[in-house]
Amino acid sequence: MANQLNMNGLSLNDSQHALHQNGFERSAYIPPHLRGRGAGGPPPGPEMHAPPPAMANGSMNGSTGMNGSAWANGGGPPPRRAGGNDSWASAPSFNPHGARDAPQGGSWATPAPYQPTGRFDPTAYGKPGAGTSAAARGSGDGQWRDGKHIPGPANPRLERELFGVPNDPSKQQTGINFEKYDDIPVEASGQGVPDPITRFENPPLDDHLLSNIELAGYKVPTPVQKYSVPIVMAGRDLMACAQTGSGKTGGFLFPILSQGFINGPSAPVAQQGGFGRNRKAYPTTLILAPTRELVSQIFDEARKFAYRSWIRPCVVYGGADIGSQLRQIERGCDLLVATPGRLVDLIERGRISLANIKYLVLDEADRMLDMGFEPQIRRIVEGEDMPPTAGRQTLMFSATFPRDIQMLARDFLKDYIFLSVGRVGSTSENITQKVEYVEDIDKRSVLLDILHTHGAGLTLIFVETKRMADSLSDFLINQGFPATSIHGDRTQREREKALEMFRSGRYPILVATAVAARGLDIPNVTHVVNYDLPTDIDDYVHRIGRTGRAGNTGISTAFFNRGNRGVVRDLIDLLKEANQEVPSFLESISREGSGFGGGSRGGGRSGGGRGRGATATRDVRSYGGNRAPGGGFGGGFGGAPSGGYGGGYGGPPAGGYGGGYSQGGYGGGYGNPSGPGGQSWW
Ligand SMILES: Nc1ncnc2c1ncn2[C@@H]1O[C@H](COP(=O)(O)OP(=O)(O)OP(=O)(O)O)[C@@H](O)[C@H]1O
Repeated sequence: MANQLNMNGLSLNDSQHALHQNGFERSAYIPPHLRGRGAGGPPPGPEMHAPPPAMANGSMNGSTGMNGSAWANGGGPPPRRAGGNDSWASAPSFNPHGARDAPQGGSWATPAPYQPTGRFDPTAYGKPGAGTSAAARGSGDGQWRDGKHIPGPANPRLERELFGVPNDPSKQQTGINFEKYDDIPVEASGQGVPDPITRFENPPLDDHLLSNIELAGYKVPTPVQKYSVPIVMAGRDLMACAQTGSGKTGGFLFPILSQGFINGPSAPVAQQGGFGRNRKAYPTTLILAPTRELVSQIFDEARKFAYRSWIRPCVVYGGADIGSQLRQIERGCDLLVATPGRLVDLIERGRISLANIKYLVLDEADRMLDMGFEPQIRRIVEGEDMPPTAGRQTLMFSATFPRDIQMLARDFLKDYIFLSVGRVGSTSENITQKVEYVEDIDKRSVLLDILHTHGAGLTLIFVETKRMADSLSDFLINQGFPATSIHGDRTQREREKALEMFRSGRYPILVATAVAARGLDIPNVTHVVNYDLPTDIDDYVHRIGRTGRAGNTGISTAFFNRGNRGVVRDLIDLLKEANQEVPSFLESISREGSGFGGGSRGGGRSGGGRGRGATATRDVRSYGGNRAPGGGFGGGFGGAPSGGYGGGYGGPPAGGYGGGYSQGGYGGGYGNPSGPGGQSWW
């Protein structure tokens, strides 16, 4: 489809939709309401050779067709590992939940090398039944037996717990603007981008997954899902950026689970040790996310879509009893959702091996870097026994992708497709954004006014520090408001309790630090208040994204004063882009001078080079700027170490980023400089 549109010479923005920049093809989706407004530019270039998905018996790529199967290698034999004894074909009975009866030696499924023909064969996802033939126990009581997926029996109690009842207020219902997601321009760059799907259907998706999607009440895929499903099922790596609340979790879970249901468990790799009970787990999928709350949420989603299947999801995170997590893993662990710190701990204890990983997902990867997790992530991905990039599929998802994360992608991903739904880092138009000028001293009373007038629904209030979270929630409670708080100094139990109380509406006001900014999907959050604005616009994007999810509408109010000058330009840009009102005081403050003082914490992030200027608005590979060491992406986005805004944003789109990006890190005074083990301010 994208191709056909291009052939009509339509373009929203020539620079964004130019094909073959630096050898990259771009597939540009143009929303229906914008079609026909030809920009008059030249036709954007050669066709992309992507046949429609309904290709019968098509071979994607002849003998080297893309075999997207990673759960099992449905195609030819995988490469032998050095010193390995067993080949794929000779793998004896396989238990996907661990090492118990595993063979010595062995091999892992490696997708056939990608050939950039651009052809997409929906029949090449893998051969149903190609997985190993042994029976396998599964979480949802399903089994993989004799090359077939045998779903377990329905469990009405579990079904209610996972999927809720019709119109269940504890589950996110789609809102009136759900269809409007289709109006958001989509851009997919990289080589051989497969055509998007338009419906949840078989092919390409597996019937069992479809039945779980139906139970979840999803009718049509969101744009990120439309694209990510065929991309991932074709065996490709992916960096996907889509607005908050637009279904990124399904974007990675659907294709991964579907492949698993179609292909069954993959062969195990060599197991260490030999005698006695091997209690090490060998998950096939690893999903890393920054916070405990987020991994729990992803785990719940995985349980939903893996319901009754052979795939058993598990979750591990710090701050919770490790014993129960270990017992959970021992019962079988095919899909593991983890925070990086706890995962390293379990690897060190010898309880998890990554040797069998076929899918690696980094959700909110930019936040994980902010939190100082890069050493742990690099260790997990590069320093343990995880297959190299060629032996696994790697997916990164976020609503924002600062440039340093795209740099990390160079190390972790291979020949990946960069997908952006809307501009990278943009906000959903489902959120009505208000900015009010409020001096610090007046914030409490303005907040009370807002809370008195705010109607039904949950209100999430963001502050910058843990101390402020406590003092503001105490203040609200003293004023008679049912408030609670969540921040990094509260115990895991307290955090979970606070979220539960908020979610259930018993305490409809939650005062939070940035710990709650990312990913949390809580139905009926109708208002987000940025009592303290963050110093980085990406954080603002994620915070307000706790409302206006799944096509619902929401309101965001930000308290702004001169202490927030550091984000004024980014904020104005963001508001304009999302068709929001820009108050005149913002414009005048932005004109007051360009040497912004940064934010409230010693210059905040602007000093470290991760302000808006560091947010790549699209695939950095397609910029003209070179990526050679010492060259790179500067153009002035870094800013002076003292916290100034630097010389402005990036370089001209066509000209690349010029020189000047220092490798001087991304944090500045932001985040958790001492690493995840140290003290964080949130
Ligand atoms: N195809 C769909 N149809 C209906 N609802 C959907 C669909 N896909 C996802 N949702 C719902 O939309 C909500 C938001 O999805 P999700 O949490 O995956 O968003 P996200 O893009 O990851 O957001 P964030 O950037 O904040 O992490 C969830 O409640 C999810 O159940």
